[in-house]
Amino acid sequence: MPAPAHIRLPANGNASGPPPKQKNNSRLTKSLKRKRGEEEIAKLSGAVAAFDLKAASLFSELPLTRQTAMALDKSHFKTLTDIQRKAIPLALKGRDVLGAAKTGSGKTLAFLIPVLENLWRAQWNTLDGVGALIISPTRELATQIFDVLRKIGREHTFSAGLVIGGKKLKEEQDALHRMNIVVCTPGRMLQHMDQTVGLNFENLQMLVLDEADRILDMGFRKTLDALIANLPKERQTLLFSATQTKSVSDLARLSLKDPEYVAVHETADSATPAKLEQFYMVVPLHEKLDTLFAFLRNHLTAKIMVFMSSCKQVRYVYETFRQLHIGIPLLHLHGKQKQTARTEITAKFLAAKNSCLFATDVVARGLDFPAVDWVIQLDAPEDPETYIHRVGRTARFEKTGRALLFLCPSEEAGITARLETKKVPIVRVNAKQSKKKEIKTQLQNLCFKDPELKYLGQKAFVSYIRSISIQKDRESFKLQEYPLEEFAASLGLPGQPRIRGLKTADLEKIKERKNLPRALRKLAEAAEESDSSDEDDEEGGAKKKEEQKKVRTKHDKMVERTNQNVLAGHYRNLVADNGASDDEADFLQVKRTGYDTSSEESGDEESEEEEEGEQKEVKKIVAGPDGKEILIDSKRREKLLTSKKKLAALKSKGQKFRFDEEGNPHALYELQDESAFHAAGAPEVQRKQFVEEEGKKVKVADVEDRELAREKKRIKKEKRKQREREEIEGEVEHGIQLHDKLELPDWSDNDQEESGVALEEEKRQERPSKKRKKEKRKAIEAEDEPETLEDLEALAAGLLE
Ligand SMILES: Nc1ncnc2c1ncn2[C@@H]1O[C@H](COP(=O)(O)OP(=O)(O)OP(=O)(O)O)[C@@H](O)[C@H]1O
Repeated sequence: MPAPAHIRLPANGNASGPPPKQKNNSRLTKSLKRKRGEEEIAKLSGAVAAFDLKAASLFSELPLTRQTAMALDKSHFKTLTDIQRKAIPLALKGRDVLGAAKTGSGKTLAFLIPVLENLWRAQWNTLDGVGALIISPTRELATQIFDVLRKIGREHTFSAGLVIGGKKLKEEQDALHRMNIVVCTPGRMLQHMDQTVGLNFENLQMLVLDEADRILDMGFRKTLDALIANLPKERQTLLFSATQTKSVSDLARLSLKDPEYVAVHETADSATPAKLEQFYMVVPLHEKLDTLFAFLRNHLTAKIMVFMSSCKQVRYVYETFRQLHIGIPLLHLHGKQKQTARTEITAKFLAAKNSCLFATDVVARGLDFPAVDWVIQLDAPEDPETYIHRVGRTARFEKTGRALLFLCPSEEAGITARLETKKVPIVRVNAKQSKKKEIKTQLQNLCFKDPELKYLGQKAFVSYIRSISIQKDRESFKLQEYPLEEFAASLGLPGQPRIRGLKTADLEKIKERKNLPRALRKLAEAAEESDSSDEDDEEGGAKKKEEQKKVRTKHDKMVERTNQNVLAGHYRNLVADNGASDDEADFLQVKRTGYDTSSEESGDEESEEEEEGEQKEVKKIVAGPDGKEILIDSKRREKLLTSKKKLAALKSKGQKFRFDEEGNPHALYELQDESAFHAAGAPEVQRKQFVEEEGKKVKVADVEDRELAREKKRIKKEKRKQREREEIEGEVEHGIQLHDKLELPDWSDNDQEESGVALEEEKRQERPSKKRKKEKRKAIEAEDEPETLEDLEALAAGLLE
């Protein structure tokens, strides 16, 4: 069950609800109560001040309020762990504490108990506002802390809230005004400080940073500094982590006052839990998935966490392995999922008995999943600290657990050496070859059937390469040592995706931007832009802007668009998640194959059409003219592919051959065998001979050609004459036919004659004008010569008509 974002912890030991209202609230009772309360506080404060720091080993021996003691008892917390024994008394006395202890050693209670106790002794109530701010690097961890707070604070009357984003800002804003204890992630809290009217922390008593080294690192630097600027300097600060920072500059940022460094396991043999068995395996990059698959197949009843370096890898492995039906329930978790999905998956894995969770480092720190048997690190961690936190998800609080790290051959020396210096006892093991199973072909089939999956695979490939390229540990992670072609093939991809922009990748900047809440991420980008132009003079600023504009090429646009549309439905949800921008697309992209690439290089007009087609989803894949796969994701492309003419333009031009007598093909210009050429005589002589022979051939051919031409001319003439003859005959026939066709009524002979003349006239009009003129002339000549004056007059009248 996800925790509500805002709770009011019930009062006075009444766990089932708020305390019953007193009907008879006389002044006397009130003052008596106040007096008793003051007495209780004074007594407890005295006990805390007098408390011997090394005295307690049980919670019951600590100077705690009745409420806290009762809740601890109900939660079956009896004995203090080392860190709790040392850190709680100091924190109760109001000291700043830097707490360092192994993973799963109970650090959460070490800061939550003092928070409740110190606020209670300060008689904190709703009107006092936020008294304690607890910051965690991830939403999941913040939620877990909040759950523990609900458990051990249930007898108190404080109002507590969870501020991690993933829900409407307004809801959180309303609740924030009533909160005494706030558990939050840095980005979201900063957003509230900027946007929630009337929110002030001037009364803040305690600031707690869980996973302090992570919150203080570069990724959160700007956000944390902005947060701290809003907090009063006079406060108590508690920092906890399994890998605590001792950096003076980091601590200076927090203005700690004489902090007490409590590092309970510093003198221990190992930095990791005693009951944790740790192994590593040297696996070539392109065999990692096969090995992981085989491992899971052999551990179907275990609870396993598999860490990878990017969201895209997590998604790709999850989506493909799911379809390979391994036989163990699979889950996946990464920072680009919606909050509801993240909460749901976390709850599922918490409750699962056997399951495999593919995850990024979003769950590497602090999360307390019960009974995890194995932690697998498919991708090597960026540093020993990350390794320690990842493996710390198993073997928690005196339980056993096992961890397996996959190392590429080029990573082995560097990483094992670094782990050794950090006191991590790790043993090399080898995978049983007999158990290995190659899944490349299956992945290829999946990618072939499903273009979205293939695209996801390409993105996973790019993300992995990017993660290697931005590693700080350049000795262990040498990009040139990885077999990229084979790796792409092992993911089932038809070829190695092209990658651009590796050199521009900046780890710190990426982390910093990633850690900002989505809304602020955009603001930060805009601010960065304006900052940089402020520094320049006007011309320089304009130039810079121009450059920034140029950086986003058509190709970039296309890939961005593809992110939204190529991954349809289910996959698009995974990618687009909450409108999150794809950070990686800023500096690394997959170069699509086939038609995509050519369209990217085409003119502006085409690009505009592409843009128009933005909302269209993937339709199908067809075989292109060269047998290449072509993805049809827009109407324009589909149209293009149905036009034979345009397709012909895409086709290769082909090759011309000459066929000999036997029907064997030869290239048009085939070179003669060199030795035979020399044997035939001097080249100049051969040339002359060749010219002579060819000249004779030309003459003969010329005579033949002329004869042919003459013959053609004759045939043509013959044909023309024949046509003319036929025409004349046809005209006569035509006239008869027309005449025959008429259905003549039984009129007088005269009439018949008239109609015959009329028809003749009609027929004439149909003839070509030249012919008609000729006939007219003939007709006039054929007329009888006028003999009389009447005849002459009649002729003239006829001519005038
Ligand atoms: N005194 C105690 N008695 C029994 N169980 C305890 C005690 N303190 C803590 N635990 C249990 O130990 C487990 C680990 O505690 P917690 O999550 O606080 O460890 P952590 O030191 O914060 O680990 P990480 O470094 O991974 O964040 C939890 O399940 C918690 O309930």
